[in-house]
Amino acid sequence: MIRFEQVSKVYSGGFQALQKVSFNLGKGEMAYLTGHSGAGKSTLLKLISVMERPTDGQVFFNGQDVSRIRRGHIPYVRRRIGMIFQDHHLINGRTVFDNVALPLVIEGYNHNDIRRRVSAALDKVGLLGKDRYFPLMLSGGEQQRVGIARAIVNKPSLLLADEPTGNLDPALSMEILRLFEAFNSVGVSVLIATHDTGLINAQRHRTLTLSAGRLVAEAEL
Ligand SMILES: Nc1ncnc2c1ncn2[C@@H]1O[C@H](COP(=O)(O)OP(=O)(O)OP(=O)(O)O)[C@@H](O)[C@H]1O
Repeated sequence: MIRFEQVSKVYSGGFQALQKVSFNLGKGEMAYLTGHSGAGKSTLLKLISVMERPTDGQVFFNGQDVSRIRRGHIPYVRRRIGMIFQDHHLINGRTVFDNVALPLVIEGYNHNDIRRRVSAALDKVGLLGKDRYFPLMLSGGEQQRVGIARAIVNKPSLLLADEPTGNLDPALSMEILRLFEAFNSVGVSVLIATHDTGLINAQRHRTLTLSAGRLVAEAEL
């Protein structure tokens, strides 16, 4: 599903964020990506979603080298990836329904399909009755679940999460992890960048560790 071949990233200011990183994440696999602050976790995720391009090496997504694709093809790659962020990037002036519907509206789905898919997504994250709420009326854990519903609403084959539990207490973090595991159990590949050692130690998953831009260790915990 994802294959990195000797990937390096140097930002325009000259900072080397990744150095010769190689790994595979198979279809239907779930893994953590960990490492100190500044180790390159977000950069690695951004190379998969083509928000950044590598300076050297190749990034394959479903067999396609996405590191060199034309700008016009980027939306086709992103459509197959659900992205989840620490601060969830919700639009506070729009309802939960509208936030989750956004990727479908952008893709031009009709009204009935949008209603059906948004309801299914909210059901999966346990927020079915809250579609008319606004994000700020919800708890932090609920807001993160809205972010997850939006990420899965168009049935991506890959979920990328960047510190998805960064603002949550341990119990809520476990709930979020369980959601990722539920999506993974139906075949979705999942890569979660996290500092949260509590989370990593609580559930056994493959762990990729970055240190100063290098992949240093891989452990089956
Ligand atoms: N757009 C950019 N331009 C220049 N340098 C950048 C840019 N984005 C990130 N960096 C630098 O690259 C390094 C790696 O950043 P990255 O965000 O990938 O790390 P991280 O492991 O996700 O860190 P954190 O856990 O703190 O989010 C950092 O030193 C950062 O300052």
